[in-house]
Amino acid sequence: MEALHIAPGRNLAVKLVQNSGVDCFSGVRQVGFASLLSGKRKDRSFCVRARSYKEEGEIASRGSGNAQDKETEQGIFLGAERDGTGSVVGFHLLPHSAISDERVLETQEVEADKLFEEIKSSDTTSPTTTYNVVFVTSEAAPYSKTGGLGDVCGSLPIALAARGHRVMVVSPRYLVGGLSDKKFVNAVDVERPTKIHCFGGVQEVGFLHEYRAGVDWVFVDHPSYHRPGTPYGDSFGAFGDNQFRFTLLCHAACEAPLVLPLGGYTYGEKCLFIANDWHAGLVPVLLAANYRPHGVYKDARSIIVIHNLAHQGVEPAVTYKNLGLPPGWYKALEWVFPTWARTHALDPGEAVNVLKSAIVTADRIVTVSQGYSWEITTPEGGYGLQELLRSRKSVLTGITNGVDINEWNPSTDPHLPSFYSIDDLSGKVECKAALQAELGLPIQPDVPLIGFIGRLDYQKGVDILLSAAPDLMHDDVQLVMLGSGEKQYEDWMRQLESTYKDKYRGWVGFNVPISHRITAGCDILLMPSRFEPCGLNQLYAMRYGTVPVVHCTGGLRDTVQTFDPYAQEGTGEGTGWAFSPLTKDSLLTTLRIAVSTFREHKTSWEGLMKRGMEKNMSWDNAAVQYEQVFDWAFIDPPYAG
Ligand SMILES: Nc1ncnc2c1ncn2[C@@H]1O[C@H](COP(=O)(O)OP(=O)(O)O[C@H]2O[C@H](CO)[C@@H](O)[C@H](O)[C@H]2O)[C@@H](O)[C@H]1O
Repeated sequence: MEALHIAPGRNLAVKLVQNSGVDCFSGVRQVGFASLLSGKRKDRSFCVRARSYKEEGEIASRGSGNAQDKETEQGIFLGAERDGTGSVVGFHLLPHSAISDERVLETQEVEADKLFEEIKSSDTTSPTTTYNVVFVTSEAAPYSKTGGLGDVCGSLPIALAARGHRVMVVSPRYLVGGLSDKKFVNAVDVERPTKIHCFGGVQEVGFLHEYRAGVDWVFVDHPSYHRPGTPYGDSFGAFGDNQFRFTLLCHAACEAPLVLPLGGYTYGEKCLFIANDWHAGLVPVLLAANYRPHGVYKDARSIIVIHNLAHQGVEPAVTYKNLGLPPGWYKALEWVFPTWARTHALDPGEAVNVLKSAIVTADRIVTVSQGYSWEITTPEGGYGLQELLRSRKSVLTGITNGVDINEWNPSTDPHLPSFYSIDDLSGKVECKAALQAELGLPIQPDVPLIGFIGRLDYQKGVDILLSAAPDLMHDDVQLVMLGSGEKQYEDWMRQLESTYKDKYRGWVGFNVPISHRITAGCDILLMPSRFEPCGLNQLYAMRYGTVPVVHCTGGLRDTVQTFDPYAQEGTGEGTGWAFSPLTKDSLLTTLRIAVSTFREHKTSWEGLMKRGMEKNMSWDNAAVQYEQVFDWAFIDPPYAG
């Protein structure tokens, strides 16, 4: 039997496969289509484009810095990083997860309750029908978050619950052996251990439960969720047994409404599953293949929400027998790689594709913006699934994500040194000065401060930004980047910082407080994403009066309107700039237009800021649109195969 290529400490997958007597395959990592389409042909097994692999709060080690840390009023630890001669060469934030988890969690809990109460008491018409809704997700903030999926699955359920639906969120209980494990401290064991048949054996999972902000948060417990790293991997890369871990999650989520007496009652069979991204993609097919033929979940429906089509959960075809599905359902997952993407001449290119199975078997499909719902039906944005998606266009809807308006509120944000609002922007000036001071940049109110926050990968167009940076550094601007991801980009950021000490700061790591302070303290937020299903940072930026400059794609195109100074009888309209094509030159040209508007047209700039801040981005809007999709899902009979 061929050995699995996995890092030390990942014995579980090996054992499982060995025990099952199933053929092994070389590498069980998630296959990402982004890299295939980017023209970088790699060994499929190791062509990984999962989310950031960095630990929350990871800090770039940058030489022999001796950080002097101090706690600010907001409880944020920060210090200048100095070289051997004592010169400031960077800034250094202690891991947020190591020092302020409890405080942040408390704040988030209060905010979640506020969101629930606010939506409940808002005068938006209540839904005519309420549903039992079961979210299935690999991450849900504040319990787990590596990106926008966590934000959405931490907020949308609360908004739906506030509108009268009974809502459960099923996600793994990740224990990493650090302080962040405390996030699960209020979750109580429901004492309903459940056996799951998959990967050639029987696995027992437990369920923990916390009722918070009107939502039943259910955490699936299994040893494979207990290890250091992010939900998807660690410094060695993606975990080798991710397919196993998320197969377990899907099976457990299908059992949860039947077996968990939450608040005394189970959710029962008539419920609506909302499966998010490929990690939850087996849910619709499990309902159709394992339950409905036995008369269970006849009245249930499922929706697959696509947050990012580039990640599809593709594995060698041999994996099929591990998924706990009857043999007759292979076709739903069948996936054949195009000839050019095969590893050698005899490779038949046969694989299983979990997201594809969800697109085939779910009752409705939602993507996170209207623009993206069209893009995924084109060869450029469809990542090989465009024809299938076109064939299901009648059940495909785009709904733009909302913003948790309590967590992202510049007049109450506990991470900020000063508060501000649309009526009094003076606090924003203070936030900028404080950010410049924290970063060790010259405190210059008139110099535009440009920010970038996000995963350092192909999707986010970091390479374009980094290649434009040296040109940009000739201008009188400052640039700060916060992100983690591919090492080449992290190194590139460090290099830029050492070259342009007075103008550039690159923060390698995942840090929520600093992301809030960059959003508030910058004048411009740059998002040169190659594709962007929705994008949340541009929404946060507009709420904070920070003007977005974005590549005109997907959700960015839908949410950022390019400034037109002549509209509205000369008072202007628009909330930022959406540029195209995505090249270094067009990025620089647009950025320079934005910078000259900032410098020379103060009134226009204030108009841009205020129009962004006025936008209604609440989750309540999105929740109402989701309800419409729920109604539609229940009009048609469920998928039966
Ligand atoms: N280094 C860092 N430190 C702290 N915070 C960081 C960070 N890097 C990123 N974040 C945070 O993570 C979130 C990222 O959200 P995005 O929507 O921009 O992208 P993502 O690609 O993860 O999500 C996918 O799903 C979401 C949700 O549907 C879609 O909006 C999006 O287009 C799609 O790619 C934001 O809250 C951001 O502030």
